[in-house]
Amino acid sequence: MTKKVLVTEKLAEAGLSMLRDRGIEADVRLKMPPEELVAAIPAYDGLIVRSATKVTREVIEAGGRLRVIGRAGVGVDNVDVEAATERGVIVCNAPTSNIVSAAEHTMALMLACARNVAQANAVVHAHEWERGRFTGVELYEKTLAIFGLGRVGGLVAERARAFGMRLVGYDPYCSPERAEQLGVALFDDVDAVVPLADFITVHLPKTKETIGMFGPDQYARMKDGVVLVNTARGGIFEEKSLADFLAAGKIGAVGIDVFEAEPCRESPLHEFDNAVLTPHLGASTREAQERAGVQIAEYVAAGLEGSIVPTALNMAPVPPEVMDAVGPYVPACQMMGSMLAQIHGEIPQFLKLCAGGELAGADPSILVAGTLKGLLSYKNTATVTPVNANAVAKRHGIKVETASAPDAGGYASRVSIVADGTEVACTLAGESQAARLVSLLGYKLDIAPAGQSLVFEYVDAPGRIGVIGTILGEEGINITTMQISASPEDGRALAYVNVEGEVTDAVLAKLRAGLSDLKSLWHVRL
Ligand SMILES: NC(=O)C1=CN([C@@H]2O[C@H](COP(=O)(O)OP(=O)(O)OC[C@H]3O[C@@H](n4cnc5c(N)ncnc54)[C@H](O)[C@@H]3O)[C@@H](O)[C@H]2O)C=CC1
Ligand SMILES: O=C(O)C(=O)COP(=O)(O)O
Repeated sequence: MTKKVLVTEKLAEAGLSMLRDRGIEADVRLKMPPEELVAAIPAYDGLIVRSATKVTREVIEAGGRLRVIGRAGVGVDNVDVEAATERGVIVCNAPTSNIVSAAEHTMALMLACARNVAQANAVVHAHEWERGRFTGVELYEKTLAIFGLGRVGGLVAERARAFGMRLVGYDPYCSPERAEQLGVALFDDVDAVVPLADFITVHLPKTKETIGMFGPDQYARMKDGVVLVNTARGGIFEEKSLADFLAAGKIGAVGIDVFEAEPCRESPLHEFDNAVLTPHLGASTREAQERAGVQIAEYVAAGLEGSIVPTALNMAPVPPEVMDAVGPYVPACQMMGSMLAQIHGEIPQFLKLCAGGELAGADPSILVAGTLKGLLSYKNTATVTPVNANAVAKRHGIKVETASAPDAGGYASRVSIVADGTEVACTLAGESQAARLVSLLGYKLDIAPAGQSLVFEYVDAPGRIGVIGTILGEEGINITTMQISASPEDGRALAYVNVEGEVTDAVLAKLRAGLSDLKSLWHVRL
């Protein structure tokens, strides 16, 4: 089935073309009210947003087919990542796409505040000429405090250094080496940095810790006439008290790109000439949007195709060397999981996966996820992706154990899985790396399972296969390939029969009645 992606905000044409070139349908529906999004999402496998779309739990839970949410930019505070993780939905972003633009916009706001650009512009547009009122200050040799020394904060530091500013900063997760490289004197206390700065800029994510990080206490400690800039997220500077301190003249000017509530049509900041306000334009450049669109299209397509999503935020990306080693086995593990669900019949309490031969020692996490997906999806018990595999296993009470073995039973590599004592193993063969079943319930085999198979376990004796062939022939069911494996110790045999045609309950009953000493018969659909 063609995969479908819903795009709810303006995305670069190059990103949309990339999705379509990969056979993915991309529907652009802008400015959807929340209830329309909830109603539309069940038809989509992917969702691409920017900052204006609220991807709530309700949206995610309504998205039964949803596998990937792509954020064409950095901040994912508008996405309920926890709800997505619980549902096995990958959340990814384009974390480097717009950072230069955000840093440049920061500098633009800082300079606009320092030199009264916005106010002077308004006066000249009003056909007036005033100069004295607009005498500003230089950035040169002023102290800039940077809160958040990540990607954008780092780029701002580089640019501010070029203006000859002194840099101080606060970021408990920034190493002293990085701070030194950026030329930033690092402090471990917000309140220690605040009084030092002529300019303060924040480049923090919106989290419980950062919202309201600056309020009346911090404003009161600042230098008189300080300039504050926020291109990160609204609310990091508490807006109402910020207006009070602007009104009192304690704060000299503010450059604000992001607001507590967006779109922002009412803010206490509106009344101040020395508040330079832009409508969340930090990422709004042609270059950033081109990058964000192309990158997120690439990552969302990768997620829908089952490949690595390097910027996934709720699952560890699989390193290329691990993917090269174990990735080709993922479909085989999914197939074995499904087979186990059908043969074992119940959700197992204990699952053991052993990676053998060339796979020994490689991280088997994605193989476990593939197995659980096959196992649990067969009965529609759960949607499993690598994002939520562990959580789902836990929820179903499945204890998972993994092991490695240098021996792969004569094959270059092999994965064997045991679910509550029911065993299956596969290897991959040929250039196409197609799965071959090499062991089932302890019987040695070497067969490529087809879409539909019949698996017989019986007491070995002449004529059994003849009976199977006759009954299937009478019922118009074609045997495409088959293999028999005998177990000399207990005199039993297993026949794995790939078939074409309609295997009804009546056919199964006829086979059961016709085969004396039949132990088990399973109809496996993959
Ligand atoms: N206005 C706009 O259009 C744009 C806004 N942004 C926003 O800018 C912000 C920063 O983006 P990036 O630099 O790319 O993120 P980043 O993740 O590279 O950097 C964030 C930094 O904040 C630090 N941090 C996290 N919690 C902290 C805390 N409680 N106290 C102090 N430091 C803390 C982290 O250690 C990290 O170094 C984000 O909120 C992002 O959404 C980014 C791009 C465009
Ligand atoms: O990337 C970010 O974090 C931004 O804030 C940019 O937002 P936008 O994509 O312009 O809605």
